[in-house]
Amino acid sequence: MDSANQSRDMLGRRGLTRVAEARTILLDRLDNLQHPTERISLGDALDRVTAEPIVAAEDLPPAPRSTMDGFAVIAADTFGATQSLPAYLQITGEVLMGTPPEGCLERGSCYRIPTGGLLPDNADSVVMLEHTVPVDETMVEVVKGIGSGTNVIKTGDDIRAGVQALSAGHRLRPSDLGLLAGLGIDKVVVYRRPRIGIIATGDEIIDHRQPSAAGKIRNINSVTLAALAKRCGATVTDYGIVSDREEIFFATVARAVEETDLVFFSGGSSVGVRDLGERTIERLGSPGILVHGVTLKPGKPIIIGLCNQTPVFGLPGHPVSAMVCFDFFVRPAVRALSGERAGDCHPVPSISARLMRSINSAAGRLDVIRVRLDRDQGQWRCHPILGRSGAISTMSRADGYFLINEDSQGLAEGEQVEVYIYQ
Ligand SMILES: Nc1nc2c(c(=O)[nH]1)N[C@H]1C(S)=C(S)[C@@H](COP(=O)(O)OP(=O)(O)OC[C@H]3O[C@@H](n4cnc5c(N)ncnc54)[C@H](O)[C@@H]3O)O[C@H]1N2
Ligand code: MOO
Repeated sequence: MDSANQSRDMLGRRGLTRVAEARTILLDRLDNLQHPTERISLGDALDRVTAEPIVAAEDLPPAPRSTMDGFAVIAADTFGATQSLPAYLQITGEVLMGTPPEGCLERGSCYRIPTGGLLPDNADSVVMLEHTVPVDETMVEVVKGIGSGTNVIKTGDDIRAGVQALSAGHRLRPSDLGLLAGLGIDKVVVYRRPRIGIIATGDEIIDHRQPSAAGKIRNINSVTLAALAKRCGATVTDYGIVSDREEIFFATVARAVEETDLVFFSGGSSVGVRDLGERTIERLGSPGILVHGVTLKPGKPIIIGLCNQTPVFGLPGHPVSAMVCFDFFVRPAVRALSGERAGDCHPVPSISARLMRSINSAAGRLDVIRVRLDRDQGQWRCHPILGRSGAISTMSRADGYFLINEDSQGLAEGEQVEVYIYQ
């Protein structure tokens, strides 16, 4: 099915789809999928995505507290106080941590209070210890006048009861877990982690624990791609290295589609075995192939398909190309399957850096240029790492990458580029 409206040439080959368009075609299809949810404890909730809004059931803090060590006072008793004309206050009580203060503050008196202590009734502010001089056990001089509310966090100042603390579709960060803990919430309803099935193909591929042998190369892709998938919160099932004999390959991809939420195989996406990858996706269910071939380098021969609600990707065999395709297409799809709101996706951190050598690019393709970063006189500099898309060490050496757009023919030494950082 030519659902991506990709035209074919006289030999039946499809044209390349621009990267942004390919991503839109994919993500539009994933927009309305239903995601299963589960209820889990805060301790397990880091990086999970909320499936419903969370509303504060109580004020935080639930009562006014001091933000300084000092004396709880009625601010009006300190008005106009200075070093030369201090206010004298009677110490009539002490606030102890963890217990509500006893009694209530009278005009002209104060309570000792620690940072975090609950304000006694009638007190409206706290004088820092540093702005007082002890007279004796029962009296203190206040040498600086303060306004009402000084050094106090009021009831609900942090968050008020009834206010939405977190929206649905939000990936929970450490700070969010802290907010929920502060509100006394332990159980959260989150989307289930997407399950990803990974398949490697190619007669030359052997397990990385095998000794080297003539004509064989070790399976790099399943390891790097599984790690990338785990980084975006998925659970991974490795279906191993599968023969590209059609019935064996088809049966394995079919099982992965049955058992997981997103499947990718690497290798076999280019001309050599292209038909096998294409045929497999088409046989597995509708709508089948969405895109085959994008204006991306490396990563051009990617196949993007959808088989009865399950995205299936044929990633290029070259390890760098497979990783780049993961960044551009698989990760956004995993995020969509995680239930994360599109606008809420964590942007890849990036920095501006000075390009240290000119790079040419063919118009019509989006080039992903790996770089090493260093600093010179407080400025970031980036050094392109040249190497083939089969060389995994180029990725391992890279701190990040920058892009040369489809409409550009290259960038000159000295230009500023935006470098996206590899984690
Ligand atoms: N005539 C053409 N040849 C190729 C084209 C083209 O347009 N015309 N495209 C090239 C590009 S670009 C890429 S990328 C590759 C994509 O190849 P495939 O996706 O079909 O993958 P293979 O041919 O099976 O493998 C390519 C390369 O990667 C190695 N490989 C495969 N799987 C793994 C793995 N799991 N771990 C490590 N390395 C792996 C494989 O041994 C090959 O060396 O095609 C170009 N050719
Ligand atoms: O696009 Mo291939 O993916 O350059 O190496």
